[in-house]
Amino acid sequence: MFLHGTSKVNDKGHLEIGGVDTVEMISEFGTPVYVYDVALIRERARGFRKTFEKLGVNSQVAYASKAFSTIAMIQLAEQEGLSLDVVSGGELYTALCAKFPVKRIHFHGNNKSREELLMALEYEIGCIVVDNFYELNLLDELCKEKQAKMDILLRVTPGIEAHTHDYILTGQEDSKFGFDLQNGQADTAVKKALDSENLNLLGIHCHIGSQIFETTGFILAARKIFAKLHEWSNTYRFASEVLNLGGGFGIRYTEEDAPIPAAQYVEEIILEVKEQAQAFNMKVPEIWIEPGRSLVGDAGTTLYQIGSRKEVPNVRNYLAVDGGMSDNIRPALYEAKYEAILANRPLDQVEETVSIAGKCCESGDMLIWDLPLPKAGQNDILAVFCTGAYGYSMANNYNRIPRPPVVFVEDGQAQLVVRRETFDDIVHLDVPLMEQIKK
Ligand SMILES: Cc1ncc(COP(=O)(O)O)c(C=O)c1O
Ligand SMILES: N[C@@H](CCCC[NH3+])C(=O)O
Repeated sequence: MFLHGTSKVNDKGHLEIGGVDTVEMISEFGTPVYVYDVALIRERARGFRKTFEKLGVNSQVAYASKAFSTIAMIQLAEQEGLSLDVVSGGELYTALCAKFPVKRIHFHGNNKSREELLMALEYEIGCIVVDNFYELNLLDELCKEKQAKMDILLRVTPGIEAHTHDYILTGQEDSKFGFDLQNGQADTAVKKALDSENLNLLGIHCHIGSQIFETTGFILAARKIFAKLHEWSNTYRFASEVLNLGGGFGIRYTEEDAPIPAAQYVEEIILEVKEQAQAFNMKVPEIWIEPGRSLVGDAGTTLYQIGSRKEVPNVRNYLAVDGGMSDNIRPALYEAKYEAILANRPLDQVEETVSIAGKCCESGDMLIWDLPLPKAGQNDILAVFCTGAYGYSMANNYNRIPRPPVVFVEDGQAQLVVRRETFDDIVHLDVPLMEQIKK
């Protein structure tokens, strides 16, 4: 069976996570519900940090909060000594509500608004990762207006096609993100940043994509960046204090996925950076990384109640659950694959192959195709594994379905960290028609 972290089958023959019986848990929290194995998140965070410590490199491991941004998760990131990557005013606001140390917040995004940049300046966050010339000019202007100085990184696109789904590729030349490293844009951006009295160019950032299984892309990116750093140290006397190589480390969603261990990604990246620095006779910069999925992905499990069943003779059997693309859009968006079991009787014999449908009014709302399961029905709970990254954070109210709650489990304790949305929550932003336009 495909179990992660503290997940196991307990004496009652139920799936247990973090010492909490998932079947008992749903009588308190209902379904669907996202359950997070806190010990596993801690283990992943410590794994990244320890690897840097072992190799004696100054570093920041910034949790990419887009993967799962809630106050409790950000507090957990803080407890584990992580830094934080945010990409919008909303994510920054969540971090501020969590009282995350502002100097360890890095602000990303390819179209930050004036208001978002002002917010970053007002709260004096650690740094802004500048993505384009529009932002470079705007930030310079705002800093001048506010008489503030801001540390920045410049995001570059190194022209690398990592092997992953097209929609989650970001390092290739034809990308909406970053300054192109090859065509002179990055050179101009470095010059402009260095010329600005309001900006302090700390270093360079690049992120080549997500759910990547090899280190080749990261290594190629580091090499291309070092060649440029060497050039810029000659032409502009610029020495990059920081090199941020982004996130994107792949995880094991199904038995077929074979990512390398997180520590190995980091070790290989560090060794390459050290080698490049030595080759160009440069100081080894601080190395920053931004894992999202690899910190929280396999720590998340979604529990659903099974409902209707439809049999299409000689074609397939559908089992529908009480959630779907509203709480996990990844299968519909990226054809993402997941594994699942029955939480209430995980050890029962497999009897059939079924396809798991969501409840949204959309044929594409399928969570898993062709899943081997015991014969299941209305009294069963389906546990879908590895939903911790980009599940809750990409959840939506399609068909006005309320978003599920989030529960953290650790050492036998379950804590609600996001409550279930209610129908009232769903309509509370609606404004009824004005009297005069009522017919
Ligand atoms: C700039 C940046 N950093 C970090 C991440 C986190 O990626 P992942 O969740 O794959 O680690 C992303 C998302 O792809 C990103 O765009
Ligand atoms: N949301 C994507 C990853 C994109 C990450 C953000 N750049 C996923 O679920 O895989």
